[in-house]
Amino acid sequence: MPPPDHPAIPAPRIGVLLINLGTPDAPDAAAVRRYLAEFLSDPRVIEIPSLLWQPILRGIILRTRPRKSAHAYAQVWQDEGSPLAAITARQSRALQARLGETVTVDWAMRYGNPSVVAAIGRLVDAGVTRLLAAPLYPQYCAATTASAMDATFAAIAARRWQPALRTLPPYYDDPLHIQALLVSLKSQLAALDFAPDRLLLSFHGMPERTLRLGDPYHCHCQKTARLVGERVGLPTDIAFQSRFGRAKWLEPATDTVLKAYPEQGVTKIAIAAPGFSADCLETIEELGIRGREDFLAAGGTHFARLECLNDSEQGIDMLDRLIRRELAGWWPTP
Ligand SMILES: C=CC1=C(C)c2cc3[nH]c(cc4nc(cc5[nH]c(cc1n2)c(C)c5CCC(=O)O)C(CCC(=O)O)=C4C)c(C)c3C=C
Ligand SMILES: [Fe+2]
Ligand SMILES: [Fe+2]
Repeated sequence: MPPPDHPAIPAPRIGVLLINLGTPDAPDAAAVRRYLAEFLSDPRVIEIPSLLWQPILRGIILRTRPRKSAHAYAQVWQDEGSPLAAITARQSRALQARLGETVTVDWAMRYGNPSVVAAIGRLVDAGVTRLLAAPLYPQYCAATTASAMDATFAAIAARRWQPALRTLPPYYDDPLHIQALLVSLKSQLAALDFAPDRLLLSFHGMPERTLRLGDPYHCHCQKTARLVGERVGLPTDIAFQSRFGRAKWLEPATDTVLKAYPEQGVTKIAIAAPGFSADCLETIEELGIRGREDFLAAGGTHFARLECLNDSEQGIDMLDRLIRRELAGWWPTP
C-alpha cells in the first residue's frame, strides 16, 4: 500500500492537444499589442538577434501596427470571438465526439489564449498520461511547427510527472490531406455562380532567407500546390501572402499576382489558402476583403474566396484519421 499522501496511479488516459498560431483576446489595439508583443518576440518567428530586434519592435512596430491590425480584426470578429480561436474550438469539440471517452481533446494557441501551458495543465489534471501534440500546420515551418513544439516541450519540461509525448508530423502531402482539400475545393467551386479561369493557391509567406537556411516550408507548399493542381480540374498558380518587414520574402507575392491577372486576361478567379487549417484574419480579411479589392480594382470581374477545411465533415474526418494513426499502439486505442 502506498503511504496515504502518495498520488493515486491513474488508468492510462490519452490527451490530444490541437495547437494553432494564436490571436488577440479582443479586436482592440491594447489586446492586439499584447498578442503581437508575444508573437513577434519569438526568435523562431523573427530570426534577428534580440538586441537589434527588440528596440525596433518596442520603438516602432508596437507603436503603430496594433491600431492598424485591430481595425482589420474588427472586420472579421464574430459573436464567438476571433475566427481562428472559434474554429479551433469547434475542431476540438468535433474531434472529441469522434474519438470517444478514452481520449480527452483540448486546444491551445501558441500566442495568446488559451496558452499551451494552461491546456497541458488541464489535460494532465484530467488524468492524461499520454499526450499527442498536434500543431495544425499542414506544411512544416520553423516559425510555426517548431515554435509550437518548443512551447509544448517547455510546458512539459516544467512538470515533475511528465506525460509520454508524441507529435503529429506535417501532413502537407498526405493523401488524406490532399483528398480532403480536393473534396472541399471542388464542392465549393461547383457551387459558384461563375466559372473561374484560374485557382490561386495562396500560402502564408516567409523570409526567403529561411529557404536557404534549410527550412522545408517552401518545398512543402510547392508539393501541396502541385498535388492539388494536378487533380482540381482547373489551372492553378501558387503565391505567398502577408509580407512583413523589409527583407525579401518568398515570391510571387499574392497581392502582386492578383493585380497582374486582369492584364493577362485572367478576370475570373477563385482563391484558396491550403496552408491554413482554419480561416483567420489572413484568409478572411487579407484575401477575402483586400485581395478582392486589389483584383477588382485592376480590372478583374469575378472573385471568390474558398474556405479552409475548418470543421467541415472532410476536414474533421482527415484530422480524426491522422490522429488515430499517431495514437496506434497506445492502449487503449479509440
Ligand atoms: C515576420 C513575421 C511573420 C512570420 C514569419 C509569419 C509566419 C507565419 N504566420 C502564419 C500564420 C498566421 N499568421 C497570422 C497573423 C500574423 N502573422 C504575422 C507575421 C508573421 N507571420 C503578423 C504580424 C500577424 C498578425 C496580424 C497582423 O498584424 O498582420 C495568422 C492569423 C492570426 C489571427 O488572429 O487570425 C496566422 C494563422 C504561418 C502559417 C506562418 C509561416 C509559415
Ligand atoms: Fe503570420
Ligand atoms: Fe496579414
